[in-house]
Amino acid sequence: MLKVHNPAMVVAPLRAATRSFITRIPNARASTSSSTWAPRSSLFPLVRSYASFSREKPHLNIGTIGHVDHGKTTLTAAITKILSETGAAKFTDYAQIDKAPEEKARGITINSAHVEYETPLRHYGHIDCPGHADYIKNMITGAAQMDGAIIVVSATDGQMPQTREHLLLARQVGIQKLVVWVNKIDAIDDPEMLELVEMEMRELLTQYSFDGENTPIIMGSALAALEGRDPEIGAERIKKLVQACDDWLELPVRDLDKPFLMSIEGVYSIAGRGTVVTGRVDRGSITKGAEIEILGLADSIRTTITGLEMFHRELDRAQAGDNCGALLRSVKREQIHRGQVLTVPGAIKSHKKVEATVYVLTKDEGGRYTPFVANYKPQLFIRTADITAAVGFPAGTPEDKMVMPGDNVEVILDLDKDVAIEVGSRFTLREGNKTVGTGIVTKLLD
Ligand SMILES: Nc1nc2c(ncn2[C@@H]2O[C@H](COP(=O)(O)OP(=O)(O)OP(=O)(O)O)[C@@H](O)[C@H]2O)c(=O)[nH]1
Ligand SMILES: [Mg+2]
Repeated sequence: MLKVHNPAMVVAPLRAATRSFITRIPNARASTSSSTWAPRSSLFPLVRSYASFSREKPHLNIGTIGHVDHGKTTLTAAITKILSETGAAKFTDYAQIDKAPEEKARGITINSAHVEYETPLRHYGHIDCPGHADYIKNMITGAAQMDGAIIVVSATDGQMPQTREHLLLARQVGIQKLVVWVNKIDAIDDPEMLELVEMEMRELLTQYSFDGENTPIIMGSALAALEGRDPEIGAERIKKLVQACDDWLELPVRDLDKPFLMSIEGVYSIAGRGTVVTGRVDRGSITKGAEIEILGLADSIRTTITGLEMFHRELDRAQAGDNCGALLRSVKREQIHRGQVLTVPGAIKSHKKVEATVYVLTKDEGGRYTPFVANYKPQLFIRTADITAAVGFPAGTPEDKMVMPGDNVEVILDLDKDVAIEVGSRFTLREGNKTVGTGIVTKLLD
Protein backbone atom coordinates (compact mmCIF):
# COMPACT_ATOMS: atom_id res chain seq x y z
CA MET A 1 0.00 0.00 0.00
CA LEU A 2 1.06 3.55 -0.60
CA LYS A 3 2.01 5.16 2.68
CA VAL A 4 1.26 8.78 2.16
CA HIS A 5 -0.03 9.86 5.51
CA ASN A 6 3.09 9.31 7.55
CA PRO A 7 3.60 12.73 9.21
CA ALA A 8 7.35 12.24 9.11
CA MET A 9 7.12 12.46 5.35
CA VAL A 10 5.24 15.72 5.25
CA VAL A 11 7.44 18.17 3.49
CA ALA A 12 8.69 21.43 4.90
CA PRO A 13 6.63 23.99 3.02
CA LEU A 14 7.53 26.93 0.92
CA ARG A 15 10.02 28.69 3.11
CA ALA A 16 12.44 26.14 1.78
CA ALA A 17 11.96 27.36 -1.78
CA THR A 18 14.04 30.42 -1.04
CA ARG A 19 16.96 28.15 -0.23
CA SER A 20 16.24 25.84 -3.12
CA PHE A 21 19.28 24.54 -4.91
CA ILE A 22 17.28 23.39 -7.89
CA THR A 23 16.10 26.96 -8.51
CA ARG A 24 19.74 27.76 -9.05
CA ILE A 25 20.13 25.14 -11.70
CA PRO A 26 19.30 27.47 -14.63
CA ASN A 27 22.79 28.91 -14.29
CA ALA A 28 24.42 25.59 -13.79
CA ARG A 29 26.17 23.66 -16.48
CA ALA A 30 24.30 20.56 -17.47
CA SER A 31 26.01 17.28 -18.03
CA THR A 32 25.76 15.96 -21.57
CA SER A 33 26.72 12.37 -21.22
CA SER A 34 25.26 11.54 -24.62
CA SER A 35 25.17 13.57 -27.76
CA THR A 36 21.46 14.11 -28.39
CA TRP A 37 20.61 14.64 -24.77
CA ALA A 38 20.30 18.23 -23.67
CA PRO A 39 18.45 18.44 -20.40
CA ARG A 40 16.21 21.34 -19.63
CA SER A 41 18.16 23.98 -17.82
CA SER A 42 16.33 22.97 -14.67
CA LEU A 43 14.50 19.84 -13.71
CA PHE A 44 11.33 21.65 -12.78
CA PRO A 45 11.78 25.06 -14.28
CA LEU A 46 8.22 25.64 -15.33
CA VAL A 47 6.19 25.73 -12.23
CA ARG A 48 7.50 27.49 -9.19
CA SER A 49 5.30 27.39 -6.18
CA TYR A 50 1.55 27.67 -6.38
CA ALA A 51 1.05 25.61 -3.26
CA SER A 52 3.21 23.87 -0.75
CA PHE A 53 4.29 20.41 -1.72
CA SER A 54 2.70 18.02 0.66
CA ARG A 55 2.40 14.28 0.81
CA GLU A 56 -1.19 14.55 1.96
CA LYS A 57 -2.16 14.02 -1.66
CA PRO A 58 -0.63 11.01 -3.35
CA HIS A 59 1.85 11.87 -6.09
CA LEU A 60 1.53 10.33 -9.53
CA ASN A 61 3.93 10.71 -12.46
CA ILE A 62 2.12 10.92 -15.78
CA GLY A 63 2.77 12.47 -19.16
CA THR A 64 1.84 12.97 -22.77
CA ILE A 65 3.06 10.52 -25.41
CA GLY A 66 2.12 9.96 -29.05
CA HIS A 67 3.01 10.70 -32.67
CA VAL A 68 4.80 13.89 -33.69
CA ASP A 69 2.56 16.98 -34.07
CA HIS A 70 -0.55 15.31 -32.68
CA GLY A 71 -0.76 17.98 -29.96
CA LYS A 72 1.01 16.70 -26.81
CA THR A 73 2.64 20.00 -25.90
CA THR A 74 -0.52 21.97 -26.70
CA LEU A 75 -2.46 19.59 -24.45
CA THR A 76 0.09 19.92 -21.64
CA ALA A 77 -0.17 23.71 -21.80
CA ALA A 78 -3.99 23.47 -21.98
CA ILE A 79 -4.21 21.27 -18.87
CA THR A 80 -2.13 23.73 -16.84
CA LYS A 81 -4.26 26.58 -18.19
CA ILE A 82 -7.61 25.03 -17.29
CA LEU A 83 -6.41 23.85 -13.88
CA SER A 84 -4.81 27.23 -13.16
CA GLU A 85 -8.29 28.74 -13.29
CA THR A 86 -9.05 27.01 -10.00
CA GLY A 87 -5.57 27.57 -8.57
CA ALA A 88 -4.57 23.93 -8.99
CA ALA A 89 -1.71 24.66 -11.36
CA LYS A 90 0.39 27.47 -12.66
CA PHE A 91 -0.33 28.13 -16.33
CA THR A 92 2.67 27.03 -18.40
CA ASP A 93 2.41 28.34 -21.93
CA TYR A 94 3.44 26.35 -25.02
CA ALA A 95 6.56 28.49 -25.49
CA GLN A 96 7.69 27.76 -21.94
CA ILE A 97 7.52 24.02 -22.59
CA ASP A 98 9.15 23.88 -26.03
CA LYS A 99 11.63 26.58 -25.19
CA ALA A 100 14.95 25.40 -26.62
CA PRO A 101 15.85 27.42 -29.74
CA GLU A 102 15.79 24.33 -31.97
CA GLU A 103 12.38 23.36 -30.61
CA LYS A 104 11.03 26.82 -31.41
CA ALA A 105 12.58 26.85 -34.86
CA ARG A 106 11.31 23.39 -35.83
CA GLY A 107 8.02 23.53 -33.91
CA ILE A 108 8.67 20.14 -32.33
CA THR A 109 9.52 18.87 -28.88
CA ILE A 110 13.06 17.52 -28.49
CA ASN A 111 13.54 17.29 -24.74
CA SER A 112 11.03 15.92 -22.29
CA ALA A 113 9.70 18.72 -20.04
CA HIS A 114 8.25 18.52 -16.55
CA VAL A 115 5.23 20.42 -15.20
CA GLU A 116 3.07 19.82 -12.12
CA TYR A 117 -0.60 20.26 -11.22
CA GLU A 118 -3.12 19.15 -8.66
CA THR A 119 -6.62 17.76 -8.61
CA PRO A 120 -8.73 17.49 -5.46
CA LEU A 121 -7.41 13.92 -5.14
CA ARG A 122 -3.84 13.95 -6.34
CA HIS A 123 -0.64 15.79 -7.07
CA TYR A 124 0.58 15.09 -10.61
CA GLY A 125 4.04 15.45 -12.07
CA HIS A 126 3.58 15.58 -15.86
CA ILE A 127 6.28 14.91 -18.47
CA ASP A 128 5.66 16.19 -21.98
CA CYS A 129 7.51 13.78 -24.26
CA PRO A 130 8.73 14.35 -27.81
CA GLY A 131 6.93 12.45 -30.58
CA HIS A 132 9.50 12.79 -33.34
CA ALA A 133 11.20 9.49 -34.19
CA ASP A 134 14.65 11.08 -33.82
CA TYR A 135 13.97 11.84 -30.18
CA ILE A 136 12.44 8.57 -29.01
CA LYS A 137 15.51 8.16 -26.87
CA ASN A 138 14.38 11.12 -24.78
CA MET A 139 10.84 9.75 -24.82
CA ILE A 140 12.10 6.45 -23.37
CA THR A 141 13.92 8.08 -20.49
CA GLY A 142 10.89 10.35 -19.94
CA ALA A 143 8.45 7.45 -20.04
CA ALA A 144 10.69 5.42 -17.77
CA GLN A 145 9.59 7.78 -15.04
CA MET A 146 5.83 7.60 -15.63
CA ASP A 147 3.27 5.65 -13.65
CA GLY A 148 0.53 6.29 -16.21
CA ALA A 149 0.22 8.24 -19.46
CA ILE A 150 -2.05 10.20 -21.76
CA ILE A 151 -1.64 8.98 -25.32
CA VAL A 152 -2.50 11.76 -27.74
CA VAL A 153 -3.81 10.90 -31.18
CA SER A 154 -4.89 13.45 -33.74
CA ALA A 155 -8.37 12.89 -35.17
CA THR A 156 -7.11 14.25 -38.48
CA ASP A 157 -4.46 11.51 -38.90
CA GLY A 158 -5.60 8.66 -36.66
CA GLN A 159 -2.94 6.30 -35.34
CA MET A 160 0.53 6.66 -36.84
CA PRO A 161 3.85 4.76 -36.42
CA GLN A 162 4.91 6.54 -33.22
CA THR A 163 1.41 6.06 -31.75
CA ARG A 164 2.14 2.33 -31.95
CA GLU A 165 5.77 2.59 -30.95
CA HIS A 166 4.95 4.72 -27.90
CA LEU A 167 2.23 2.29 -26.81
CA LEU A 168 4.69 -0.56 -27.03
CA LEU A 169 7.37 1.36 -25.17
CA ALA A 170 4.88 2.47 -22.51
CA ARG A 171 4.02 -1.16 -21.96
CA GLN A 172 7.66 -2.06 -21.85
CA VAL A 173 8.60 0.53 -19.24
CA GLY A 174 5.85 -0.85 -17.03
CA ILE A 175 2.96 1.59 -17.58
CA GLN A 176 -0.21 -0.38 -16.80
CA LYS A 177 -2.93 2.08 -17.75
CA LEU A 178 -3.39 4.90 -20.21
CA VAL A 179 -6.00 7.48 -21.00
CA VAL A 180 -6.54 8.38 -24.67
CA TRP A 181 -6.95 11.99 -25.81
CA VAL A 182 -8.26 12.25 -29.38
CA ASN A 183 -7.13 15.74 -30.34
CA LYS A 184 -7.95 18.32 -33.04
CA ILE A 185 -11.63 17.44 -33.25
CA ASP A 186 -12.23 21.09 -34.17
CA ALA A 187 -10.73 20.21 -37.56
CA ILE A 188 -13.12 17.29 -38.20
CA ASP A 189 -16.64 17.63 -39.59
CA ASP A 190 -17.49 13.98 -39.98
CA PRO A 191 -18.49 12.25 -36.72
CA GLU A 192 -17.88 8.86 -38.33
CA MET A 193 -14.21 9.75 -38.56
CA LEU A 194 -14.11 10.12 -34.77
CA GLU A 195 -15.82 6.77 -34.30
CA LEU A 196 -13.26 5.19 -36.54
CA VAL A 197 -10.34 6.69 -34.60
CA GLU A 198 -11.88 5.47 -31.34
CA MET A 199 -12.41 1.97 -32.70
CA GLU A 200 -8.87 1.79 -34.02
CA MET A 201 -7.42 3.02 -30.74
CA ARG A 202 -9.35 0.41 -28.75
CA GLU A 203 -8.03 -2.30 -31.03
CA LEU A 204 -4.50 -1.00 -30.78
CA LEU A 205 -4.64 -0.80 -26.97
CA THR A 206 -5.80 -4.39 -26.81
CA GLN A 207 -3.06 -5.42 -29.21
CA TYR A 208 -0.46 -3.97 -26.83
CA SER A 209 -2.08 -5.64 -23.78
CA PHE A 210 -3.83 -2.58 -22.38
CA ASP A 211 -7.52 -2.69 -21.49
CA GLY A 212 -8.84 -1.61 -24.90
CA GLU A 213 -12.45 -2.08 -23.95
CA ASN A 214 -12.57 0.09 -20.83
CA THR A 215 -9.80 2.64 -21.34
CA PRO A 216 -11.35 6.14 -21.27
CA ILE A 217 -11.15 7.89 -24.63
CA ILE A 218 -11.76 11.63 -24.39
CA MET A 219 -12.18 13.69 -27.55
CA GLY A 220 -11.48 17.38 -27.70
CA SER A 221 -9.37 20.22 -28.94
CA ALA A 222 -6.33 21.14 -26.88
CA LEU A 223 -5.87 24.24 -29.01
CA ALA A 224 -9.43 25.45 -28.38
CA ALA A 225 -8.86 25.01 -24.63
CA LEU A 226 -5.54 26.83 -24.80
CA GLU A 227 -7.03 29.66 -26.83
CA GLY A 228 -10.06 29.92 -24.58
CA ARG A 229 -12.65 29.25 -27.31
CA ASP A 230 -15.34 26.63 -27.92
CA PRO A 231 -15.52 25.42 -24.30
CA GLU A 232 -17.69 22.41 -25.19
CA ILE A 233 -14.76 20.84 -27.09
CA GLY A 234 -12.07 22.79 -25.24
CA ALA A 235 -12.11 23.51 -21.49
CA GLU A 236 -14.92 21.08 -20.67
CA ARG A 237 -13.14 18.19 -22.36
CA ILE A 238 -9.87 19.00 -20.58
CA LYS A 239 -11.75 18.75 -17.27
CA LYS A 240 -13.14 15.41 -18.39
CA LEU A 241 -9.65 14.24 -19.27
CA VAL A 242 -8.25 15.19 -15.87
CA GLN A 243 -11.20 13.46 -14.22
CA ALA A 244 -10.49 10.35 -16.29
CA CYS A 245 -6.86 10.40 -15.10
CA ASP A 246 -8.06 10.59 -11.49
CA ASP A 247 -10.58 7.79 -12.00
CA TRP A 248 -8.74 5.40 -14.28
CA LEU A 249 -4.98 5.73 -13.66
CA GLU A 250 -4.08 3.79 -10.57
CA LEU A 251 -1.65 4.76 -7.87
CA PRO A 252 1.13 2.24 -8.21
CA VAL A 253 2.18 0.28 -5.19
CA ARG A 254 5.47 1.92 -4.33
CA ASP A 255 8.32 -0.30 -3.25
CA LEU A 256 8.91 1.66 -0.08
CA ASP A 257 10.36 -1.21 1.90
CA LYS A 258 13.13 -2.19 -0.51
CA PRO A 259 16.62 -0.63 -0.37
CA PHE A 260 16.79 2.84 -1.92
CA LEU A 261 17.46 3.04 -5.69
CA MET A 262 17.32 6.13 -7.89
CA SER A 263 18.20 6.35 -11.60
CA ILE A 264 20.22 9.43 -12.43
CA GLU A 265 18.64 11.49 -15.21
CA GLY A 266 20.57 14.75 -14.93
CA VAL A 267 23.82 15.93 -13.34
CA TYR A 268 24.40 19.58 -12.53
CA SER A 269 27.03 21.58 -10.74
CA ILE A 270 25.71 24.41 -8.62
CA ALA A 271 28.21 27.14 -7.80
CA GLY A 272 28.91 27.27 -4.09
CA ARG A 273 26.87 24.15 -3.32
CA GLY A 274 28.32 21.20 -5.17
CA THR A 275 26.91 18.55 -7.47
CA VAL A 276 23.21 17.76 -7.79
CA VAL A 277 21.80 14.66 -9.45
CA THR A 278 18.16 14.48 -10.51
CA GLY A 279 15.90 11.55 -11.33
CA ARG A 280 13.09 9.38 -10.11
CA VAL A 281 13.36 7.24 -7.01
CA ASP A 282 12.60 3.71 -8.25
CA ARG A 283 12.25 2.13 -4.83
CA GLY A 284 12.84 2.55 -1.12
CA SER A 285 13.43 5.86 0.57
CA ILE A 286 16.37 7.96 1.69
CA THR A 287 16.92 10.75 4.17
CA LYS A 288 19.27 13.69 4.14
CA GLY A 289 22.62 12.67 5.59
CA ALA A 290 22.44 9.07 4.35
CA GLU A 291 25.46 7.34 2.88
CA ILE A 292 24.95 6.20 -0.72
CA GLU A 293 26.80 4.51 -3.55
CA ILE A 294 26.87 5.69 -7.17
CA LEU A 295 27.09 2.66 -9.40
CA GLY A 296 27.55 1.66 -13.04
CA LEU A 297 29.30 3.02 -16.17
CA ALA A 298 32.42 4.02 -14.20
CA ASP A 299 34.16 3.31 -10.89
CA SER A 300 31.64 3.29 -8.08
CA ILE A 301 31.73 6.17 -5.60
CA ARG A 302 30.50 6.38 -2.02
CA THR A 303 29.33 9.68 -0.63
CA THR A 304 26.64 11.36 1.48
CA ILE A 305 23.42 13.09 0.46
CA THR A 306 23.54 16.59 1.93
CA GLY A 307 20.25 17.91 0.50
CA LEU A 308 17.04 16.66 -1.14
CA GLU A 309 14.50 18.62 -3.12
CA MET A 310 11.31 18.12 -5.12
CA PHE A 311 9.51 20.76 -7.17
CA HIS A 312 11.75 23.42 -5.60
CA ARG A 313 10.80 22.47 -2.09
CA GLU A 314 13.20 20.95 0.36
CA LEU A 315 12.60 17.39 1.54
CA ASP A 316 13.90 15.55 4.56
CA ARG A 317 13.19 12.29 2.88
CA ALA A 318 12.67 11.13 -0.70
CA GLN A 319 10.74 7.99 -1.47
CA ALA A 320 9.78 5.67 -4.32
CA GLY A 321 7.93 7.59 -7.03
CA ASP A 322 9.45 10.98 -6.19
CA ASN A 323 11.09 12.92 -8.96
CA CYS A 324 13.74 14.73 -7.02
CA GLY A 325 17.19 16.30 -6.86
CA ALA A 326 19.92 15.17 -4.47
CA LEU A 327 22.89 17.29 -3.47
CA LEU A 328 26.03 15.18 -3.02
CA ARG A 329 29.02 15.76 -0.79
CA SER A 330 32.47 16.20 -2.32
CA VAL A 331 31.92 14.78 -5.79
CA LYS A 332 32.63 16.56 -9.04
CA ARG A 333 30.09 16.75 -11.82
CA GLU A 334 32.55 15.00 -14.16
CA GLN A 335 32.61 11.95 -11.89
CA ILE A 336 28.90 11.26 -12.36
CA HIS A 337 26.94 10.27 -15.44
CA ARG A 338 23.33 10.01 -16.49
CA GLY A 339 22.39 6.35 -16.38
CA GLN A 340 24.20 5.56 -13.14
CA VAL A 341 22.15 4.72 -10.08
CA LEU A 342 22.20 6.08 -6.56
CA THR A 343 21.70 3.27 -4.10
CA VAL A 344 22.16 2.09 -0.55
CA PRO A 345 25.75 0.73 -0.61
CA GLY A 346 25.77 -2.90 -1.72
CA ALA A 347 22.03 -3.13 -2.48
CA ILE A 348 22.49 -3.77 -6.21
CA LYS A 349 25.45 -4.80 -8.38
CA SER A 350 26.51 -3.78 -11.84
CA HIS A 351 27.08 -6.33 -14.61
CA LYS A 352 28.53 -6.48 -18.12
CA LYS A 353 27.01 -9.68 -19.46
CA VAL A 354 23.44 -10.94 -19.16
CA GLU A 355 21.05 -13.41 -20.70
CA ALA A 356 17.68 -12.01 -21.78
CA THR A 357 14.48 -12.60 -23.72
CA VAL A 358 13.90 -10.03 -26.45
CA TYR A 359 10.92 -9.19 -28.64
CA VAL A 360 12.07 -7.80 -31.99
CA LEU A 361 9.75 -5.08 -33.31
CA THR A 362 8.22 -5.33 -36.77
CA LYS A 363 8.60 -2.51 -39.26
CA ASP A 364 4.98 -1.44 -38.58
CA GLU A 365 5.96 -0.88 -34.96
CA GLY A 366 8.86 1.33 -36.03
CA GLY A 367 11.37 -1.55 -35.96
CA ARG A 368 13.82 -3.03 -38.49
CA TYR A 369 12.84 -4.11 -41.97
CA THR A 370 15.51 -6.81 -42.13
CA PRO A 371 16.79 -9.62 -39.89
CA PHE A 372 19.97 -9.43 -37.80
CA VAL A 373 22.62 -12.05 -36.95
CA ALA A 374 25.10 -12.71 -34.12
CA ASN A 375 27.39 -9.85 -33.11
CA TYR A 376 24.79 -7.26 -34.05
CA LYS A 377 25.49 -4.15 -31.94
CA PRO A 378 22.49 -2.06 -30.97
CA GLN A 379 22.28 0.47 -28.13
CA LEU A 380 20.75 -0.90 -24.91
CA PHE A 381 18.53 1.45 -22.89
CA ILE A 382 17.85 0.57 -19.29
CA ARG A 383 16.26 3.10 -16.95
CA THR A 384 18.12 6.30 -17.89
CA ALA A 385 21.29 4.54 -19.16
CA ASP A 386 22.26 3.73 -22.72
CA ILE A 387 25.14 1.38 -23.51
CA THR A 388 26.38 -0.41 -26.63
CA ALA A 389 25.60 -4.14 -26.49
CA ALA A 390 26.84 -7.00 -28.67
CA VAL A 391 24.09 -9.55 -29.27
CA GLY A 392 24.96 -13.24 -29.12
CA PHE A 393 22.96 -16.44 -28.68
CA PRO A 394 23.01 -19.18 -26.04
CA ALA A 395 25.29 -22.20 -26.53
CA GLY A 396 23.96 -24.65 -29.10
CA THR A 397 22.46 -21.98 -31.37
CA PRO A 398 23.39 -22.47 -35.06
CA GLU A 399 26.10 -20.01 -36.11
CA ASP A 400 24.08 -18.62 -38.99
CA LYS A 401 20.98 -17.87 -36.89
CA MET A 402 18.94 -14.95 -38.23
CA VAL A 403 16.49 -13.02 -36.07
CA MET A 404 13.48 -11.70 -37.96
CA PRO A 405 11.36 -8.65 -37.05
CA GLY A 406 8.44 -10.00 -35.00
CA ASP A 407 10.53 -12.80 -33.36
CA ASN A 408 10.87 -13.56 -29.67
CA VAL A 409 14.42 -14.68 -29.01
CA GLU A 410 16.81 -15.67 -26.22
CA VAL A 411 20.03 -13.65 -26.38
CA ILE A 412 23.31 -13.08 -24.56
CA LEU A 413 24.15 -9.40 -24.29
CA ASP A 414 27.77 -8.30 -23.88
CA LEU A 415 27.75 -4.73 -22.66
CA ASP A 416 30.35 -2.11 -23.38
CA LYS A 417 30.19 -0.85 -19.80
CA ASP A 418 28.85 -2.34 -16.61
CA VAL A 419 25.41 -1.16 -15.47
CA ALA A 420 23.21 -1.75 -12.41
CA ILE A 421 20.99 -4.57 -13.67
CA GLU A 422 19.01 -7.46 -12.18
CA VAL A 423 17.00 -10.48 -13.23
CA GLY A 424 13.67 -8.98 -14.27
CA SER A 425 15.17 -5.64 -15.39
CA ARG A 426 13.47 -4.39 -18.56
CA PHE A 427 15.34 -2.72 -21.38
CA THR A 428 15.00 -1.51 -24.95
CA LEU A 429 17.37 -2.09 -27.87
CA ARG A 430 17.73 0.73 -30.40
CA GLU A 431 19.72 1.41 -33.53
CA GLY A 432 20.01 4.92 -34.97
CA ASN A 433 16.52 6.32 -34.57
CA LYS A 434 14.75 2.94 -34.55
CA THR A 435 13.55 0.84 -31.65
CA VAL A 436 14.74 -2.63 -32.56
CA GLY A 437 13.55 -4.67 -29.62
CA THR A 438 12.37 -4.75 -26.04
CA GLY A 439 13.48 -7.29 -23.49
CA ILE A 440 13.76 -8.59 -19.98
CA VAL A 441 16.86 -9.93 -18.20
CA THR A 442 16.60 -13.63 -17.29
CA LYS A 443 20.13 -14.38 -15.98
CA LEU A 444 23.23 -12.48 -14.81
CA LEU A 445 26.41 -13.87 -16.37
CA ASP A 446 29.28 -11.54 -15.58
N1 LIG B 1 -6.70 22.39 -35.18
C1 LIG B 1 -6.02 22.03 -34.10
N2 LIG B 1 -4.68 22.10 -34.08
C2 LIG B 1 -4.04 21.72 -32.95
C3 LIG B 1 -4.74 21.26 -31.82
N3 LIG B 1 -3.83 20.96 -30.86
C4 LIG B 1 -2.62 21.22 -31.39
N4 LIG B 1 -2.73 21.69 -32.64
C5 LIG B 1 -1.65 22.12 -33.55
O1 LIG B 1 -0.86 21.00 -33.92
C6 LIG B 1 0.51 21.38 -34.06
C7 LIG B 1 1.38 20.46 -33.22
O2 LIG B 1 1.09 20.65 -31.85
P1 LIG B 1 2.13 20.28 -30.71
O3 LIG B 1 1.42 20.47 -29.43
O4 LIG B 1 3.43 20.95 -30.90
O5 LIG B 1 2.34 18.73 -31.03
P2 LIG B 1 3.27 17.70 -30.26
O6 LIG B 1 2.54 16.42 -30.22
O7 LIG B 1 3.70 18.28 -28.96
O8 LIG B 1 4.51 17.58 -31.23
P3 LIG B 1 5.96 16.94 -30.87
O9 LIG B 1 6.24 17.26 -29.46
O10 LIG B 1 6.93 17.59 -31.78
O11 LIG B 1 5.83 15.48 -31.12
C8 LIG B 1 0.59 22.84 -33.65
O12 LIG B 1 0.58 23.63 -34.81
C9 LIG B 1 -0.67 23.04 -32.84
O13 LIG B 1 -1.14 24.38 -32.85
C10 LIG B 1 -6.16 21.21 -31.86
O14 LIG B 1 -6.85 20.83 -30.92
N5 LIG B 1 -6.74 21.60 -33.02
MG1 LIG C 1 5.54 18.51 -28.24
